[in-house]
Amino acid sequence: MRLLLSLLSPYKALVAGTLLMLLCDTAGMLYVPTQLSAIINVAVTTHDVNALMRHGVAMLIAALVGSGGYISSTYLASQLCAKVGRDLRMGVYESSLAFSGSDFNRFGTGSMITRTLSDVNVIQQTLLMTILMIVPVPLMCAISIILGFSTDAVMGRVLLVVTFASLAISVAAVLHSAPIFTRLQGFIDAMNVRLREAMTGVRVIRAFGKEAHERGRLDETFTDYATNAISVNLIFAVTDSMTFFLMNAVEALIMWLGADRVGVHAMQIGSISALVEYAMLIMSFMMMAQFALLSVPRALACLARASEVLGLSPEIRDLASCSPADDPAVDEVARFDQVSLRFSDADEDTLHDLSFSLRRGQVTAIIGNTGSGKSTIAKMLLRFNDVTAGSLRFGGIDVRNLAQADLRARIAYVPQKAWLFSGTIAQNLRHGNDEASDERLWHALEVAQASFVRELPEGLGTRVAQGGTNFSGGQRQRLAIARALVREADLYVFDDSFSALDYKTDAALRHALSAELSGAATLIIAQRVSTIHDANQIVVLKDGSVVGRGTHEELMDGCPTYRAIADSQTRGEGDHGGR
Ligand SMILES: Nc1ncnc2c1ncn2[C@@H]1O[C@H](COP(=O)(O)OP(=O)(O)OP(=O)(O)O)[C@@H](O)[C@H]1O
Repeated sequence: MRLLLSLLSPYKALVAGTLLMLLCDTAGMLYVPTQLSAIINVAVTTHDVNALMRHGVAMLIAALVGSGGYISSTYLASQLCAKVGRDLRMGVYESSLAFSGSDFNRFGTGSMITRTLSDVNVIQQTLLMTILMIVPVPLMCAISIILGFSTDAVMGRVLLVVTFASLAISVAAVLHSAPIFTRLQGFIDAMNVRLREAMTGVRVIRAFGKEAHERGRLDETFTDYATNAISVNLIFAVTDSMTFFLMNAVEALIMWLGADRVGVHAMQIGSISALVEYAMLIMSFMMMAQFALLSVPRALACLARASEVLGLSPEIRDLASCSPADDPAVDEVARFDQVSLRFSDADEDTLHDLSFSLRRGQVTAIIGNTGSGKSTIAKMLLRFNDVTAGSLRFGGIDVRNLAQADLRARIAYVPQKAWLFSGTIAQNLRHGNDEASDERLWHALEVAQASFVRELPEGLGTRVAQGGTNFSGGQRQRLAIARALVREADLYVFDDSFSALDYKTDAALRHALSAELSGAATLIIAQRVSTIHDANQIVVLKDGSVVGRGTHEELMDGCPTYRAIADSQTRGEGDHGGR
């Protein structure tokens, strides 16, 4: 509720306007039957045309005020809820941007999508229904009962009983269906996860002939959702029938009792129509409120889920806002000093006691067995994960004292999985630098050996599908490299970025890079010895520890792990006919 109040607080004027219009709507709606009963009473008793006209005009004004109030309150409430929904959606999305990998894993991608889209929609819709269907109910019931008592005490008591009976039906329905609604939101999460998995892994599913198995898994999830949704609908159907039965029974009761009360001159005949109308309004409003109330527990569950995301303190935070030293004369761009790292969800360290520097004008390479922690080193440089022990300095300052945005602005990163965004090639390349001219983009493409773009009919304007799936693995890698080169950085990190390239392109690319990046530090993470052969410094990792450091020749002499990797690759190439 605190979250909801904080979301509403910027829109106090809109809230006040909506409530005022709701008041006009309710007052207008109740004044119409009051005037109608007066018209009938006047017509039956006095035939006073002036009085009839007066009541007719009053009825018209009440109808106009009520309709105006209804239209305005609906419009203002829709605006209010759309704004609250937008703010919440942005809040959840922006919080997720600050998450580390482990933070994100806590919720999972499927759940994060549900929380950002479906959950917020449920909150937005329920807020709208609450304002329009629940807020006016107490006022509507109170005024109807007062009007009932002012007409006749017996009829006033009838309206009181009608109110409590409708309330009892609503409370019973809400209590029965609320837990099911909360469960339904969890099922949406599960459907989202399974569907995403099935769609992204569709080729694997087909290749292994697992369509039936996958269909079975999806069917199970959909059936769970459907079974629960049917239970809720059953409760709705029963409550609706009970309320409709009550409406008809109450109408008959008021007619019957009313005739009696008119007979004993306790009230006038026209008042019967007003009382029937009050009772119908009470019950139809209760029915609408009950419909809206059913969504409240689900919306509260969604609010709690949004609060979890908003309230999570990210593992990686900006504690201080020093800027990295901006001195190109300083040789050492980054320095690992006895660095160890343990992921928050792991039982032991992934990296142990690493010490080495990345220097301007030098190429440092990291090689090692799979899972040895090579990519984790790159992620630490970008502060996707922070050190657990030791220190990692960038521009002479511990990265934990640097603002993440400042640090990342100084690094150009090519991730292991060359992810491209939907849009055009130019838009993708400008992720590296918004201001880059077309000449700079072409130059970066040339260095990245991505001259195939020149042969595309639309050149830089060529469309890129989501994830870059309309390009081959090697083309994607070269576009991702060009994107990094568009940025002017102190450190260029290539995480296994040459693996999809043939040996000739790999060699040409490294040659072009050495001229292009001579003023910056370069870190190349690779599996192939041929890719890092010429590096100024090669760091050999084994199970998270540095087991060798030096040039290719030095390591071939003094590092058995490196020699074993090199030998296995030379043998492998020999077996396959050499390079
Ligand atoms: N978020 C995480 N939580 C827990 N463990 C993780 C996480 N990310 C990576 N790891 C583990 O850390 C280890 C090192 O992973 P990393 O991706 O750095 O290896 P790598 O040397 O780059 O491997 P590859 O050559 O296969 O890409 C692996 O055992 C991996 O399972």
